[in-house]
Parts: sequence; C-alpha cells; structure tokens
Amino acid sequence: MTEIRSLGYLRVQTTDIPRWRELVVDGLGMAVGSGPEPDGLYLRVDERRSRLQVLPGDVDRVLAVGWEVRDQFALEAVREQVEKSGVEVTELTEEESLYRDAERVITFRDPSGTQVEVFFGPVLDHSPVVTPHGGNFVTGACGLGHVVLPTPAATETYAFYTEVLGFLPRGAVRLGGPDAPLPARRVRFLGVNQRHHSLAICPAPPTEAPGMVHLMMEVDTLDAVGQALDRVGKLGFSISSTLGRHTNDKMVSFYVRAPGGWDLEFGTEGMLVDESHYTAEEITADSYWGHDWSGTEPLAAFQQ
Ligand SMILES: Cc1ccc(O)c(O)c1CC[C@@H]1C(=O)CC[C@]2(C)C(=O)CC[C@@H]12
Ligand SMILES: [Fe+2]
Repeated sequence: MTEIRSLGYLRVQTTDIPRWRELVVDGLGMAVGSGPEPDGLYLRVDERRSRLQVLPGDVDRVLAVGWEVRDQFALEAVREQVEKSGVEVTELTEEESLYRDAERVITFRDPSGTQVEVFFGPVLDHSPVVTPHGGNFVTGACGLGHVVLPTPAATETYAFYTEVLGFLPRGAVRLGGPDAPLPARRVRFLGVNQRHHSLAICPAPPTEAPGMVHLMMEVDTLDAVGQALDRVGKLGFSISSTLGRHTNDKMVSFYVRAPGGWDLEFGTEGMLVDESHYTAEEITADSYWGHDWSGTEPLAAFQQ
C-alpha cells in the first residue's frame, strides 16, 4: 500500500499571470489565496492556504507536482523507497518548504523528468473560502484532483509510480482505440485514494520543458460546471473538449486550454472507488457522450 494519501498541490510557472487569473478566478471560480511570493497567484479551493500556485517566470512550464503523506514517518518511508530504486532524493530547506506551505518536503524527478515533491504538514487557512461565483470544490481525502502527465518513457514511469511509490493501477485506455495496430499504447490511470485516478500517464513525444496534459478539479454540482463553461467561453478561452461523461470515473467534465498549452479539466460527479471490490479495467471509449475534442488546439506536450 502506498504512503501517498492524495494529490496535494500543483506549482506552475507562466509568462502571463493576468490571463491565468482570468481563467482560474473569473472563469473557473477559484478563490484568490495568499502565499509568500508577492507576484505569485495562489489559488484556494478549501482550507489549505493554496492548492494551485501560479508563479511568474520567463517560460510556461510545470514546476512540481506535490503529493501528500500522513506525517514525517511516511515521508521517510517514501524517501527510502525512492533512494532504494536508485533515484536521488533532495530534502528542501525549511525556507523552501515554507514556500510550499508544508512542514517538510522531499523532491526527486520521476523517469519522465517531472519534478515530484512529497510533503507532510500542509499549512491551513481557516478563513471562509469565498469563491467568486459560489462554487464548492470537492477535495478532502480525495485531494486536489488529478493530473495527466505526458511521457516519452511510459513503461518506466508506470513502473516507478506503481512499484516504487505504490500507486494503485486504476485501468487504462488504448490510444487510437481498441482496433489500433499493436503494440498497444495505453494511457494508464493510477489512484491513491477513493478518487478514481489522481494521476494518469499519457505516452507523448519528448519535449524540452516538463509538461502537463491536464489538471482536473472537481466541483459539487453540474450547474457549477455548466456555469464555469459559460464563463470561460465568454472570457475567450479555447474549449479543448466539450462537456461529456467519462466511462471510467463517470465524471461529467469539459476541458479548457490554459496559457502554457495544456488543459484544465473541470468536472463533477466523479465516482468513489471501493478497493474491496475494484479491479482495473480497460475502457474502449473515453466517454458515454460528449467530449468532442475536434475543436482542440495542439497540446504543447505533443509538439516536438
Ligand atoms: C479517457 C479519460 C478518462 C478520464 C479522464 O479524467 C480523462 O481525462 C480521460 C482523457 C485522457 C486523455 C486526454 O486528456 C487527452 C486526449 C487523450 C490522450 C486521448 O486521445 C485518449 C485519452 C485522452
Ligand atoms: Fe482527466
């Protein structure tokens, strides 16, 4: 069993903070939080000080994916497992950890080059979460949501997350559909809690900056999803995929393109997995209905 309890936070860097703010605050209805870097945009959706940290920089890229463990003992267990696999682990300084709003953070690269941070002791903000459009985000034990990471090394990356970090396989979908020529290339879904997937690994060509396919965030009503879809459209953001319901996690969602060339998935009604009955299945369609990707712009992660 994994020590990792949930997706804790995501740190990204952008050249365009104002446009990010329009997307996530005015569009998706996240609350503006606080954080140590004066020019950073810190987004709040729950009692954590921030869950999404958007920091200014000269290129758009993902800085780190933050995974939460229970305590210092779990952190040490993860460090041991990762070091034993031959991957170098660095502990952040107290000041750097403070910048993540965590008590202690260790960091290492996964086989795809994504910077992974594992932390415990997140700092809370007990003031009411005042979202600008009244939406309520679904986090708690299920964590921030899920990330889909692009990788030129899907086999190694899948082995690392399952065998070293202990993520649970939660099924797959074959790229190109069930009739695509062999060898099959699969997007693989992985979970660490009752959220169907907190991570997915998507085969992609090698690119320079560590990238992202999407970050999914969940709200508690279909109306909140539809209202966000209306708002991001009016704000001039490109809808990468129309509304639809996924066949694996049963979530109703849409995808909107963020500055940096990757998507935010915004959904509701995600199923809760009961591990005592679950088996990992292969789906043969993304969705029961909807999720029309025909209007999507190319993902940065698929550009060589
Ligand atoms: C298939 C699926 C189930 C649940 C999800 O949360 C979810 O994001 C997906 C789609 C994953 C993935 C994607 O986002 C980009 C376009 C992809 C790579 C495909 O072409 C198949 C799977 C798709
Ligand atoms: Fe997704």
